[in-house]
Amino acid sequence: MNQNNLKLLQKKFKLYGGLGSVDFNPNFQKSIALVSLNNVESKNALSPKMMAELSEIVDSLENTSHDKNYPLTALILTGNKKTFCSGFDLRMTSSDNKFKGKEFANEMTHLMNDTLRKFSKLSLISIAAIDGWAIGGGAELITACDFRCLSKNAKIKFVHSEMGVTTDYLTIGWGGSGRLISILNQKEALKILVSGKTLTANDCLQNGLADVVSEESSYGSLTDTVSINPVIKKSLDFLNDFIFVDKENSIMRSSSSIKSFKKIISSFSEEKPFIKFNEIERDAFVSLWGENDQLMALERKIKIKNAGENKKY
Ligand SMILES: C[C@@H](C(=O)O)C(=O)SCCNC(=O)CCNC(=O)[C@H](O)C(C)(C)COP(=O)(O)OP(=O)(O)OC[C@H]1O[C@@H](n2cnc3c(N)ncnc32)[C@H](O)[C@@H]1OP(=O)(O)O
Repeated sequence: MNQNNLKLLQKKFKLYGGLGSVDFNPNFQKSIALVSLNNVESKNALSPKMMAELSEIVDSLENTSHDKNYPLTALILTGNKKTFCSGFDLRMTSSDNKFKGKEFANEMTHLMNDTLRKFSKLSLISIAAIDGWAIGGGAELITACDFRCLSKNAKIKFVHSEMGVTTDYLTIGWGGSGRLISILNQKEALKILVSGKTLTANDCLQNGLADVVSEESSYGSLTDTVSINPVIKKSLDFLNDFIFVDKENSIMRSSSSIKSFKKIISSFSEEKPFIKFNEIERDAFVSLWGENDQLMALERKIKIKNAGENKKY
């Protein structure tokens, strides 16, 4: 997507609004930034406003992170309050019908594909610190990171093919299937995507989706000190093994060498076929979004979740 179209889309998504925020702390630890998703009432679902914010953060890192003098070498992506992310903020679909329409689906899949493709190619080592749920788009987000640290209570679910009954709901919209194949393999990705199975930390350690597991889960919010937030602490330990030559004496590896390796390795994924693949994925997503099957599944989900109470999404 060219820069003008991207800026227009970011502006539009800010106007679409919604709750929550994506917060960027470049001074989280020496050389390590923290990006946190904050929309606690909806398990850190991404509202359009949050998608625009994430896109802007990634955009600015894309412009700066490759510079050898830029002080950051790594980044932790996490969710606030004991959960990672529950994908698109479904409350938007009950506030305005346009969010059930194909035009919005098309915009969202373009914006999120662009954001997460750039994110995965940043000249920074990235790790997702995952406590609680990473579901739907939230599961897709974790595939954009180089590594994943899960708490023992983490649950990963590519919910896309399953909405309680047999009807199709939607397909992957944030570029997650291609990245899942790159992390695992075609056979494993197919099983995970079609079954929509909830993966535990143990499942993910076995299949390779998790790189490290924290035996404890987070106790509180990100305002807690790192020492009492075990998933972030474990992610930091994992990163520090890469970044430091000598941790005890705080001697870091050369940041230009880290950046250069990241650049070489992320350019190995053949860019053109991947872009073509993204195109196929986006078309499939838009063709299913807003169709009867999806709308029925959404209704069903709301009914099941509400059990006769007020609408949840
Ligand atoms: C774009 C597309 C894509 O993947 O490409 C998508 O992402 S589509 C979105 C795909 N995501 C989903 O289908 C996830 C839907 N959510 C769930 O299945 C569940 O909420 C779990 C995430 C498994 C958590 O279950 P648990 O029983 O622990 O909590 P809960 O269901 O009471 O959820 C706590 C509160 O968060 C809200 N909540 C949860 N997920 C939400 C979402 N995606 N959008 C808006 N609100 C959401 C619930 O309605 C509830 O609100 P109240 O406290 O007011 O009752």
